[in-house]
Amino acid sequence: MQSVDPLLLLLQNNPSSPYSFSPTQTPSTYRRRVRHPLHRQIESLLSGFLFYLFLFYQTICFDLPPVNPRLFDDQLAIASFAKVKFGLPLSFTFSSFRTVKGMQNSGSLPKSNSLKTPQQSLRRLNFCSQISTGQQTSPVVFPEKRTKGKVSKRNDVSANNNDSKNSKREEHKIDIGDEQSDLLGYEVISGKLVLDKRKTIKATDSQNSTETSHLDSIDAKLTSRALVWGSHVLALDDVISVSYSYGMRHFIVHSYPIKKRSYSLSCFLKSGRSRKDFCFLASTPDEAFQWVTGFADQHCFVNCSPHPMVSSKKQDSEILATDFSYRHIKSKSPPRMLVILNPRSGRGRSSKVFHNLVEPIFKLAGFKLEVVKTTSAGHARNLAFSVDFSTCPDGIICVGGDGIVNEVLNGLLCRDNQKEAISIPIGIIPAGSDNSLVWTVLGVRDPVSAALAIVKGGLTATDVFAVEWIQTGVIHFGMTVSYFGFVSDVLELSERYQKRFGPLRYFVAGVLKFLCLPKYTYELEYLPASKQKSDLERKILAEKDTVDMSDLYTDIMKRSEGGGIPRASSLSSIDSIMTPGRTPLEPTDTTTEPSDYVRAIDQKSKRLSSGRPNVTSEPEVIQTSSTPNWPRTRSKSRADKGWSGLTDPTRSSWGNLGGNDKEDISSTMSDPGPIWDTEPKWDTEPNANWEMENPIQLPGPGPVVGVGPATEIGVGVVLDLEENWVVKKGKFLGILVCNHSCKTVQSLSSQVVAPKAEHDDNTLDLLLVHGSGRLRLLRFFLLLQMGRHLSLPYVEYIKVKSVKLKPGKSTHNGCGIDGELFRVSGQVVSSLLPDQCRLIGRAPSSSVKGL
Ligand SMILES: Nc1ncnc2c1ncn2[C@@H]1O[C@H](COP(=O)(O)OP(=O)(O)OP(=O)(O)O)[C@@H](O)[C@H]1O
Repeated sequence: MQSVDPLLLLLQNNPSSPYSFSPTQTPSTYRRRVRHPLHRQIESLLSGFLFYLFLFYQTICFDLPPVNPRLFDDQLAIASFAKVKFGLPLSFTFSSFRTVKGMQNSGSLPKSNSLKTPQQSLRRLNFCSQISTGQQTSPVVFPEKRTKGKVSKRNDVSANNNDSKNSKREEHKIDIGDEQSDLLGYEVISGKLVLDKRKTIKATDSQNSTETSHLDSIDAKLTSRALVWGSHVLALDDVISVSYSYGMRHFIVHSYPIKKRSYSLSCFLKSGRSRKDFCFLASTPDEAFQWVTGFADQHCFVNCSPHPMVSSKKQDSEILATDFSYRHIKSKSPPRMLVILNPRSGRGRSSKVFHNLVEPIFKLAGFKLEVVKTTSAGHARNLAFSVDFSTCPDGIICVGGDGIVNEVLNGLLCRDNQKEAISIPIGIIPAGSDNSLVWTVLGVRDPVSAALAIVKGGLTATDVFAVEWIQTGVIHFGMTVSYFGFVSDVLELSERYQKRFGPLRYFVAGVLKFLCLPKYTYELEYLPASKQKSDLERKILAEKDTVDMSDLYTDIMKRSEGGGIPRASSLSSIDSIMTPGRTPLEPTDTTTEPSDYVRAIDQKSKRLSSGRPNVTSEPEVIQTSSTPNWPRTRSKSRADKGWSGLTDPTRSSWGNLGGNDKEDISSTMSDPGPIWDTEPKWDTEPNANWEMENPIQLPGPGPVVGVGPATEIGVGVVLDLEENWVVKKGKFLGILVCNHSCKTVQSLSSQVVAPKAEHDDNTLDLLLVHGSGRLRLLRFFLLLQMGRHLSLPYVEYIKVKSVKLKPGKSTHNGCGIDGELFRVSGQVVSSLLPDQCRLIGRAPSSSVKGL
């Protein structure tokens, strides 16, 4: 009697099992089918093994993280995304995968060359999925015949031309579309194209089909995010422009995709982009016209030219028969900009970088540029100060380091027509020693990517900080960081080694300064930013942004009128700032208190604080508009303890360089802080509606005087109960006031100076390195390399609204602002001006913010 396999019984009794058999089946059929499951198990084991092997291969080759194979659909989505985002190859050619009939074989897709315009079919890209299942929404593979022709070493589109030749194996490629992930946006146009790899294309080609008949047409589509042909995806973000001649079947897509790199290498190398031009041939001139129109609709610049035969006056009856003169492709108008190039930047390489790498991109994109090379320090600032905006209505591009950007910013912000000036966006091509601003804010650090970001457009609003010299009223603006102490000394010393060491000079100067490290003492006051308030302000600003940015700019700049700044100073022009002879931009009225611009207070507060005759000399209780709910009591402690109070204009707080510079101020001294240091407000005139328009409430007085970690190292800490100003005095190795997180271009990955800082968070980030001594300094810099410097007990990190600082008597008084060196005499105040500059390009998160 024949024994019965229990597995078989199980299979037989399961009606849905493919191994169940009906009584009508013969024993032989039955036996044949009985053997099947074993084979299948082996097969599935093998295919599983191969499948994991494939995943491993894919992880290595495609730079993708290992993916859970059970989530294979997600894997496809990730791979699609990787292709679009990073230009990774997407030719999955394994057969033990979902088999779906190919686009062409299915018959569901057009085999003709007819185009599908949005009017005909405006649908998502998962048409293959829909074809295969009728309702499929997940990514699907479809078979394509594999070419036997030679595969391009560069892995470019050449493989696609031979797609259908002599191939018998059925293999599968992924349809990059995925309705749910929506990686490629919506479809603009689809149809057949031929990728023409010939270097020269004759004018007659558009009519002569015999010359191109040997080339195979492939399915292609243009979506709102990419051009897709065969298995290749070219993100529109990488497309610079399209060249097209009316009446031709050809059009050329100029692009700068990211070069493929191995995952391990990409950590160390800058993202490399290189130019790739793809020449496509449509079936008819009409179709070519539609494709090009599709690109123009997606905001790609189209460089249109007349038909070559027409332009060369070689009349061709056939060409003339097709009249394209009535047609017009509406492409975006090319921007007009001023380029300010610092030929000394980046060890003199900036000119080369611009002319070899960047200018061709702008030319392709049709930009109209006027290029001016600076001849000396301060030239860029003067250009930005005096340029006629009608010659560069779309912005100013700075080619160089952070220093040149700083000059341009200062030139713009001190113009008479401030409203207009502040609306002029700044583009940055990083070609200097360090370009922290563009790297941190826009996430680009190589010139080509930066040029691409400018071509693609978009604006990123960025906070600006103003540093005011209280004694002279001089203001200097910055967007990155101001620093005092060791780092500013290194900046100063590095100038001596500029020619000899280039960008290495900072390291050399750093080592030398480290070996003969002085002690730095500072008197510091800062106004911590309240989180609650900051959020509220952000909301208000966001609302203002969406309403009308220019109103905000006008508003702020109006209030700053009358305040001027000195020549932006580089290392070689420090003296020009500090010389008593005023530059044309310096303010006429130099007082010992900050200007309204920096102090950001209304006139009423100013009068109250200035100690001028029309102000009550001893106002015991002052109700300020910013603290409406609790009385602002002025303490006498300042006068009592000999504090050089601001009620006397001749005696500024730390501003008097004479005998008022007290090194030994009691570490526990309580002081209410200068009365004019109210919450930043941008009115020059008393504004009754201000509170209603800007319902920002100051927090109430803090419960106790706080003594922070500074006590441990002998620094006096005083919490001002009224304004929440914190006063500190003592030794600091460094004081850094950061406007953004300050990534350094040289740093490998996550090294940032101020990890919590954002370029548009309406706060400054204050980093205090307390104490003195080489060991502390060394530990700080070592941990900075690893991004762990904030964990040090002598490092303090505070989000602030404003910082006042005065170097001690014997302390070196250097101050660096965005790489420019200044001298601090008396007290300086750093304050924040929200969203006062717009950078050309989109910050990685700007899409979220809707900028
Ligand atoms: N033609 C010039 N000659 C000398 N100095 C110049 C010239 N043009 C600009 N400068 C000054 O050079 C300084 C540095 O410029 P920038 O930051 O663009 O280049 P960089 O290579 O990053 O500089 P650094 O090496 O100082 O960081 C600026 O302060 C600017 O004032």
